[in-house]
Amino acid sequence: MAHIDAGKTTTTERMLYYSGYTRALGDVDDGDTVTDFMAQERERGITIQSAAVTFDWKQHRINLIDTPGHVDFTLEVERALRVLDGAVAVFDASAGVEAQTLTVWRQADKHQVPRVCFLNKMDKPGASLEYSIESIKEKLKANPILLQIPIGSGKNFTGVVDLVTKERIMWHPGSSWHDSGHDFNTKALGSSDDPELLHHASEARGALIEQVADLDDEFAGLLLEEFSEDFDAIPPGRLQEAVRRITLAQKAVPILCGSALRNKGVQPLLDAITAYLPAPNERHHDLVERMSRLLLPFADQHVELQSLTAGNIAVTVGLKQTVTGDTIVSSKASAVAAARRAQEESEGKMNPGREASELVLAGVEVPEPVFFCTIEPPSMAKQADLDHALTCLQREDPSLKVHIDPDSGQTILSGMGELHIQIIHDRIRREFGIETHLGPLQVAYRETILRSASTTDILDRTLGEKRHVVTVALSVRPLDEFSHSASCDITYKEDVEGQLAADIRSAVENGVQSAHLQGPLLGYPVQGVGTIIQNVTLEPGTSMAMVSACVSRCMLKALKQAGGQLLEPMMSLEVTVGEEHLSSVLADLAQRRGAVCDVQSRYDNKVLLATVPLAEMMGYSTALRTLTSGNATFSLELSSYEAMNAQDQNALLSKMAGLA
Ligand SMILES: Nc1nc2c(ncn2[C@@H]2O[C@H](COP(=O)(O)OP(=O)(O)OP(=O)(O)O)[C@@H](O)[C@H]2O)c(=O)[nH]1
Repeated sequence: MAHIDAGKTTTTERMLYYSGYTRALGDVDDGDTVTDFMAQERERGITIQSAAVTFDWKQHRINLIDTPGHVDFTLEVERALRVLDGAVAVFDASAGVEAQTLTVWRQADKHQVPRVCFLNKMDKPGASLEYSIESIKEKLKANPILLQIPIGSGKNFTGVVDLVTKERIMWHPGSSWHDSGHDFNTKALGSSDDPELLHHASEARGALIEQVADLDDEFAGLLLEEFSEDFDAIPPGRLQEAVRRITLAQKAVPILCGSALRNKGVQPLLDAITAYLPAPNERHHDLVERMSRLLLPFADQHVELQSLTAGNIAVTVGLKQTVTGDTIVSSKASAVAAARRAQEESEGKMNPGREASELVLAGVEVPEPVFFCTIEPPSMAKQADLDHALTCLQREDPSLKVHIDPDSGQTILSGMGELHIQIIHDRIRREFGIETHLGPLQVAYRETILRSASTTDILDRTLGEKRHVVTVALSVRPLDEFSHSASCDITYKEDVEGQLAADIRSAVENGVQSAHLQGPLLGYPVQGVGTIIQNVTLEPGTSMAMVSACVSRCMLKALKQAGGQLLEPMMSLEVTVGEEHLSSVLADLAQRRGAVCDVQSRYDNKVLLATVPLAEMMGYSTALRTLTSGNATFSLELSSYEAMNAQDQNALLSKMAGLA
């Protein structure tokens, strides 16, 4: 996996050749590689479809999928990563991490695929190991562990030093560029080698050993016990085992380098694949749920069952992927059949556009969480335990949402209300044994606009050797009603839609959507805004990511011009209270900016219906208990988002800015 043109196909071609699968080296530029077999691939010199090949390397069978690097074929990469056990990320060592590398890296993160990195094109004059490693750290937020250093640079790149084995691996120095690279020399580093290289290698090896010890307790123990006198004496096999553990646990990624085109470095890469990436039985794809037991519940007592027939309620144990709201079926085919049946049955009755499969497997409707707060573990060491606890709780309770604040890095809990969040807090303590600290409860505001505004933006950026130029003109207008959903309303001016290719339209819509996530006032989601795309032009070669970025920036400008308006969640409140306490409850509500809609009688009690801003309802259960000596109950649910008046909005803005 890699950005376009990093050299995946060229590297694959070398692997097939060195493993004996092919007799001749194919060349992307000549259009005769094994894996780019489509006519368009051969003509354009790019990979479009993932191609699978199988070959053997030193008693290992390797099944390889060569994936496309162009952003348009991202789905192909996703498809491949879903089933792969490990990945080789190929980089152009003169460019480091490129835009699409980020995307595929995230995809591999999502599917938890262990990786090794291959810094290719070390023969290019601008190739830089240091630069590439820095960009892997910074842009991918990965933890690179350098296993090789290059010997020579640019045209004089002739081989690598293997830092694990302390060996020098050279591909026929002096022989022609066109040597197939089949044969190479491996020799232990020794005093006859260039002193500068020796020095550099020993420093890099020291750093490697330290890094591995930091990440792997077993290795650290070994160093401190058996090799405390001389870390460097650690046997390569032990170092390799530790690197393998770290790679499989995805704590770090081994880095190797070479030049596929110049036939250097590919055999050690194959060795690294067999040494560090997992065997299929070491990966858990978890595509099939397995139920270990079936139980008949009677409150908290259970009787074990062998099978279950329609109409019964049972409890099952051992599901790994399932969350509350999922429907479990015996196979994909039966899910599809059920969806079809449901569609036939409800033909004409269901909402147009709504997928039938959604109906069958609809799950539970999750209300929007309106409260959020930060949650912190007692110490950083407990963060992983807390993450685990929150994952478990979320599976059970879809109305609990957890995300990481991208600015502060803090974990944020969102829930239905104060009690909900308190119960979660309490369960984390009782069931998971973690004492957490909750930040103050905050209200999930929204943003919208007051006026229409039009704006244009131009993005002109050169990345590597490519220039990306996009011009966008758009306008925003307030929608009549602040629609409840946060989904965006996007239209195109007359014939603009027809002129734009589908991929550009989808990039434009992505840009609009991403601008909706964080409004210009306080960074809350934007709603009730209609966007009209007036014009989009781009120069050939401009990536879709740049189109999205430009649209999103232009949107932000337009939203600012259009005058921001904060929306606050208004809640429907229902209080049931004895008549004698009604007046004090009403008086209290008036102080909370509440508006009473109705007061009804129910037996001896009064039922008070009101709308009230959520922001005023913090601690209401305690207040109500005090007011009524415990003789009242209430329920609170989201009714709508309403515009705040100028005074309240200004007060909130200055409070958020830390002025109040
Ligand atoms: N200088 C140099 N060029 C290389 C090297 N490896 C590949 N190339 C060249 O880089 C270009 C792209 O190589 P590919 O192997 O098609 O790259 P890719 O990653 O498979 O490309 P896509 O699949 O289309 O994303 C070709 O012109 C190769 O000849 C290398 O090690 N050094």
